[in-house]
Amino acid sequence: MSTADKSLSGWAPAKVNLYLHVGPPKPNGRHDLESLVMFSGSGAADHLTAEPAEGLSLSVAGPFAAAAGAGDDNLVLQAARALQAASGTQQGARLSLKKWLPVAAGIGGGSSDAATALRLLTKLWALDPNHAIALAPGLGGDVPVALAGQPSLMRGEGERVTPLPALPPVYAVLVNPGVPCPTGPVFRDHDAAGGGAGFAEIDPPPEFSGPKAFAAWLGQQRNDLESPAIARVPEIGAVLEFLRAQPGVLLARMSGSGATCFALCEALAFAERATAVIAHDAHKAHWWTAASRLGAAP
Ligand SMILES: C[C@@](CO)(OP(=O)(O)O)[C@H](O)COP(=O)(O)OP(=O)(O)OC[C@H]1O[C@@H](n2ccc(N)nc2=O)[C@H](O)[C@@H]1O
Ligand SMILES: Nc1ncnc2c1ncn2[C@@H]1O[C@H](COP(=O)(O)OP(=O)(O)O)[C@@H](O)[C@H]1O
Repeated sequence: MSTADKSLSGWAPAKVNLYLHVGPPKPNGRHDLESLVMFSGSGAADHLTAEPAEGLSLSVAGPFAAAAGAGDDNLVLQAARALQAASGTQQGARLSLKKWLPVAAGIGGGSSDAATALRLLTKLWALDPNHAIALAPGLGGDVPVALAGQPSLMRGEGERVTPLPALPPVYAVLVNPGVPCPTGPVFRDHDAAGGGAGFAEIDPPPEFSGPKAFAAWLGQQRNDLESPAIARVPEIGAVLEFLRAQPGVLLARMSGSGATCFALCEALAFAERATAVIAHDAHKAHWWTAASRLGAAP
């Protein structure tokens, strides 16, 4: 079998925080969270290929390649090195990443890339999957849920993941206004605005009658980082206003620490319609957008 025959590839989808409740700052300055997380399909995803090689290397292409970079701090290489160290393997890999997702955008593209690297390399190097599970939290708060790849509740700083297998399928349009929104400062602004009251842990009902009931329940929850993010990046407010005015939208909210927002739609056609409206508006030429089902990772 040639080297090319042994190559493995997989999608690294966007993570969407359907709600995000934030606790008070802890002594380490970070925050416990509670979030319901779902994943996009392959229409809104990075793509990673791994083939056997001596040593580790990474090449990055695609519209957001420059923003992600291909250096040692790329989360794909960090994940690969961490897996080598944890397992003690001497094996290497040639990794190729196609970067379709905006960077530092509240949709965890880097974490998703890291999780996909862990999954592919565990298989390529024939390792015990427990190595990847054990090291995932150390790579970033969103890596454990991305490795699980299932709609899930995420708690703690992201290390506690509870899969939610019975959620109804939903469709969404994702929109990023092309303006950076820095995670640390948004958390600090949330604290400064009195966000330290915390939250009571909740569990979603065991079953929803359909997408409308699911969206109505989500509407009673919040993204606690949305207001401080809008105060920093007012264009997030413009994105939400646009999304709420589109037909077929059940709920519009920001994901993570921003700036990407999502709108849950009654059907994929409504999500695709919203992306077409953006594509035909010259004032929104800098907006990134994608329509996708939300559910398990592809
Ligand atoms: C907020 C979330 C929600 O899914 O998503 P994104 O906005 O990154 O997509 C994540 O928890 C992001 O987790 P993670 O990826 O580990 O965050 P980092 O980049 O390390 O965080 C940057 C900074 O944000 C603050 N931070 C982050 C996570 C957390 N639980 N508490 C915090 O206070 C800290 O000041 C930290 O130094
Ligand atoms: N493969 C990668 N893709 C995106 N960002 C990466 C990657 N590797 C490292 N990074 C760094 O990780 C940080 C968070 O990126 P990302 O996961 O896109 O953020 P977010 O969770 O806010 O969407 C960025 O500052 C970026 O420089």
